[in-house]
Amino acid sequence: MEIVYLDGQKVNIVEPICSAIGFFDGLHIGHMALVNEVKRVSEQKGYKKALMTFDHYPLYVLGKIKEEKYLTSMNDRISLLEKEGLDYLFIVKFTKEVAALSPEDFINQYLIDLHVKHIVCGFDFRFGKYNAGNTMTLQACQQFNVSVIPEVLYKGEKISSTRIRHVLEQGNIEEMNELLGRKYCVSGEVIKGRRIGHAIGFPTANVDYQSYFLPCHGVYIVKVYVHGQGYMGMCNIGYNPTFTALDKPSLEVNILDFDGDIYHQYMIVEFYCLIRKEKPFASKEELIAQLYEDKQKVREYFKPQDKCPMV
Ligand SMILES: Cc1cc2nc3c(=O)[nH]c(=O)nc-3n(C[C@H](O)[C@H](O)[C@H](O)COP(=O)(O)O)c2cc1C
Ligand SMILES: Nc1ncnc2c1ncn2[C@@H]1O[C@H](COP(=O)(O)OP(=O)(O)O)[C@@H](O)[C@H]1O
Repeated sequence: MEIVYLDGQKVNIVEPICSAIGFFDGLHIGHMALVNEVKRVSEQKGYKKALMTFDHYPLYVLGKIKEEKYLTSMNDRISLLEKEGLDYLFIVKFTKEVAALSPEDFINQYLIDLHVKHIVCGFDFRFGKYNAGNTMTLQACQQFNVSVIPEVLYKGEKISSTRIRHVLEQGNIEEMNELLGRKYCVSGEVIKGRRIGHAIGFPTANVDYQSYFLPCHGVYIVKVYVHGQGYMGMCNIGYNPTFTALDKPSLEVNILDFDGDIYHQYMIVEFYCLIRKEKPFASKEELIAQLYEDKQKVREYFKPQDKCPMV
């Protein structure tokens, strides 16, 4: 998959393209319906398969929200889309100038100039200054065809990034994983902490989670991947209130059956289930006793189940 940053410069692509367009934070099963339509149309018409996304939230660029928090980092989006076999990922450098483009100017500069012959978008897609462009604006263009994907439902309700954030705030990882159609992950570099982990016999790899929107504070059963090797782990997200509380929550994993130095390595944390809330313990001995119990839960979770006898 070729990654093409669109920053207003001319791009020299001459092949006809079918592209999905949207922000695609989370790449949930609703988003995947758009990706599947891109594949279907491209195979039928012989177009190149593409997806167009943006490097920043429009509301952040316009100063209407102070912090950027994403369900998926750009790296996550790139690697997930790579697996889908797309030919191009267009990343629009979203600036105040791009936000100020009229829907017609956006179409001319970003779609027609790229030889997009078919656009795939969600039923509620809006774009251009004042969000004035919608699916009908796209459908009115002669230069390309448009597939509008209806809302994808889960348990009778529309799947959206907002709903997914709410599910994460509840720590409902099982539902999160169903909405994503894959395991929910956070990844980043392993950074230094306060070295308390080693001192209490439970070293923890602290992840630099940057702009991720995190699940609620608590203890989770996870798997981690370092250099492609997977391990069971227990993850804590929170302020470590048993000690002097941190001023920013940490995301840290005690990796089972592992002993090695992984500072500055890239680690993927794959979430399975919340086991309890983080809490202050009266002593470090009480915390340690709880950590042994948490570890046991992780082992039980991943223990191969006895096969059910055939009935
Ligand atoms: C599975 C797990 C559960 C944890 N639960 C709690 C908790 O309930 N309360 C708490 O104060 N700290 C909890 N911690 C955090 C420890 O206090 C923390 O790992 C320790 O301070 C090490 O931090 P360091 O990486 O900065 O050395 C937990 C850590 C792990 C790995
Ligand atoms: N089983 C393990 N789980 C997590 N990290 C481990 C483990 N064994 C060794 N380490 C290493 O130890 C570091 C964590 O030790 P810790 O004392 O908690 O230090 P810090 O406070 O800097 O995170 C990790 O970043 C990793 O490099």
